[in-house]
Amino acid sequence: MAPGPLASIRVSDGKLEIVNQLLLPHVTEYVPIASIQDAHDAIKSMKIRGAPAIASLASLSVVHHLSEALKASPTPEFLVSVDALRAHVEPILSFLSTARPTAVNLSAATKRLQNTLTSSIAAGKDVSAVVADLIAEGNLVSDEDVGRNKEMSRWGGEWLLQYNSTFAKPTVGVNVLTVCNTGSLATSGYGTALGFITYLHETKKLGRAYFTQTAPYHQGSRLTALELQILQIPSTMICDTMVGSLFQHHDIHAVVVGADRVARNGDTANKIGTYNAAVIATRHRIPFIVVAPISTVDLSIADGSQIPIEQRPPIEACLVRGALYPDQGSGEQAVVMITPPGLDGIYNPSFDVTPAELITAIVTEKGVAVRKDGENTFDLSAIV
Ligand SMILES: CSC[C@H]1O[C@H](OP(=O)(O)O)[C@H](O)[C@@H]1O
Repeated sequence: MAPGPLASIRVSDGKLEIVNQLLLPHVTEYVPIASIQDAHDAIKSMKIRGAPAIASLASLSVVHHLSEALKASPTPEFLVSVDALRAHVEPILSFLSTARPTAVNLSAATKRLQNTLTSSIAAGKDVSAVVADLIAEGNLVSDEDVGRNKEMSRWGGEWLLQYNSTFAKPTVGVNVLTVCNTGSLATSGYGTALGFITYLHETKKLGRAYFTQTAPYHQGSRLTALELQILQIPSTMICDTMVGSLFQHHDIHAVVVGADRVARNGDTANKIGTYNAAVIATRHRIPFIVVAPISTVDLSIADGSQIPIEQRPPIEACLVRGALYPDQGSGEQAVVMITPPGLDGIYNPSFDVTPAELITAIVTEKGVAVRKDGENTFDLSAIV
């Protein structure tokens, strides 16, 4: 039997832990998240990353913080009245929402908890009931993720098989390219775009999954490679610069990516390099599909020009992380500088925006929105 997928977040016996994604794939180390500050730091430093996973961790860190407070003796000051609780929790939610700016899931999760706080207090509940509501809502943010990932994967997979009827023939395996990592590690389980690929594999429709290395953090070569290996899904890694060559020389039937924020018109922010892949896919008439939960759709912004794009520290683009000769038994971790020291002028945006006109379909847990021929935007109303 194939080993189970890696969990990005673990909760057991009141302990909250994450797998340190900076050390994967060679070292699987779970680190404790014992405070709100730990959660913020882990998200900011990308020990945990992936839009749904950071939303889950932020919510669970609030759950953990409140659960610990309930057990504490003496009772913390902020549990003595609903006003004290509000004054304590609101800054925590604001602080968590600032850890990374582009993935709207994070602020959607903290807003959800803020709404719970506001409505429970408005309903006249006492402190322990308000805390119970916050704990329930925080757990729900994480718990509901796996189910919706399976839903969107099924919607998207079935849509692709209908999009081109030859894909559904038993003899044809669908070859799909993806970017970055959108699997179990980026979510609470199963994944978004990688969930879509997993669905095709489970239903025996997948030929091969191709994935880009996804420099500079290497979510592809470090994380997607590992997840596909664990899931025993036939796969091939390519360098980010090889997308055009892949399309020229291999039969690729679709490009499937996740998202960090989808604007009202369908413009989509995703990992840097996604836009390049979309441009080349359009040239080759390959369908380009975005798979993301409803919490990634930001109806408050009209188009992609309003999406805040995170600039990562320049040094991160100068470093490669890995292990020294892991196949020769050395597990020693290394962080290697690949640029001359003191290099000036490094451009390191974490995301780019793919205009809606290059996207064929956007999939959420509610269904598939297809861009109409000749139109440059999406009507997302049926899938949010
Ligand atoms: C389902 S994950 C969405 C998203 O998160 C990744 O970004 P990062 O690794 O920087 O957190 C990437 O853009 C994925 O598509």
